[in-house]
Amino acid sequence: MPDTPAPAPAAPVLLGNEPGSFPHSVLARRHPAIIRQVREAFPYGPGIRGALDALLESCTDGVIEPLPAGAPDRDRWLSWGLGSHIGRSWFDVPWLWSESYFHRRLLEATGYFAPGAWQGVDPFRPTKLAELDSAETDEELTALDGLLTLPADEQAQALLHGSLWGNRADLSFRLSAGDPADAAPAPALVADDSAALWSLLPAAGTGTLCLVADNAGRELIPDLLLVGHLLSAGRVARAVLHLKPHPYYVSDATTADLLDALRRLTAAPGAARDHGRRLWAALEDGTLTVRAHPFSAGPLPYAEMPGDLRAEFAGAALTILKGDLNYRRLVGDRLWPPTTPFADVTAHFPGPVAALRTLKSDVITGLDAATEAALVAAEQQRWRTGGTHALIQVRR
Ligand SMILES: O=P(O)(O)OC[C@H]1O[C@](O)(CO)[C@@H](O)[C@@H]1O
Repeated sequence: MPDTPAPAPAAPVLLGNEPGSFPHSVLARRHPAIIRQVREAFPYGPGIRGALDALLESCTDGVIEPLPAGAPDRDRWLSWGLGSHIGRSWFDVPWLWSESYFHRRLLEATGYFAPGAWQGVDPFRPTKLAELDSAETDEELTALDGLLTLPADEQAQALLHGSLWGNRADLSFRLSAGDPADAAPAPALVADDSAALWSLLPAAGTGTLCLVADNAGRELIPDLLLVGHLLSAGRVARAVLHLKPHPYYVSDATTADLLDALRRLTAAPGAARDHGRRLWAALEDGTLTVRAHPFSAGPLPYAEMPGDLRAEFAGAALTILKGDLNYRRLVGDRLWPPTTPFADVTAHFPGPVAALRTLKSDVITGLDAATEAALVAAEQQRWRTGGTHALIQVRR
């Protein structure tokens, strides 16, 4: 008999086929709303409008269809399971897969991948730029001046929280979230391993930080500020920023969004401009590098990441995964009992890993029983999806 008990069986993978569930509402309501938003973003001609209408029909009442024969990433999607999903309802395959393929098909419909006038045009750029140019962004950048007088540790903690709460409201989330007045009055951390996080990033650190970014705009800016601070404070010697290779999940950050964010920072007054200039220089001298790995916009959990990405994360002193979707991919997009240890479900990850996430889907692990009970008592199950709670979880 073995000394250690067999691991608990994996929890069920989330599907979107249960009416009334959060995943079902995303497929049935949020995706059509995203198509409507894209239709209005640009004066697309009849061909693209027709393709968007066809996608709307397919994703609500139809089945998953193959990619066109000439699609540059057709083989990749086949290796990610497309072959076994063709002909099935979008609601009956893993929710993670279904959402990811929806965003791939949406770009296809706008002509993003095919040679032609619309190739490479991000349909979400107008909303991303509006957010970047907003008064809220001005306020957040101005607040940086006030950080300068704080002791280094407090600055670091403030920048960590800026990055964490920057994930609160991605642009797709806003399409279906209720009125902000309905939100819980006191956003709260449901798990806080920040001490463990800082212990992995000691002063005079010689290692590399990987930060796997999530949304552009008001999330990417605080992510950049955190990375820049960790570099200039000497907690890491190098940093690698993982972005998406193409627009994804409405507001996910691409290289173009990084450049917009850097321009915003360097054009700002005060401390923001200094941060921007240091980040610019770090990119130029190679202490900060950028990746846009295809797997970053893939439909699979991180347990199935390819070898090159695995090797990269294995070599990092710490990998920070930002946001709800990265969390779902990290722990497998399964309905785990909330007290399932975070270390168990992330044991597959090749190096130390931290999740910085506001809660926007049913998936959760690593809670203590008292915290779960308090959340349920106060909000039933709404705390899981409302975006008003957050977590910092770390596995060394
Ligand atoms: O930008 P984030 O934090 O990854 O959140 C995106 C979120 O959008 C949803 O997929 C729904 O569309 C969430 O469940 C999801 O994880």
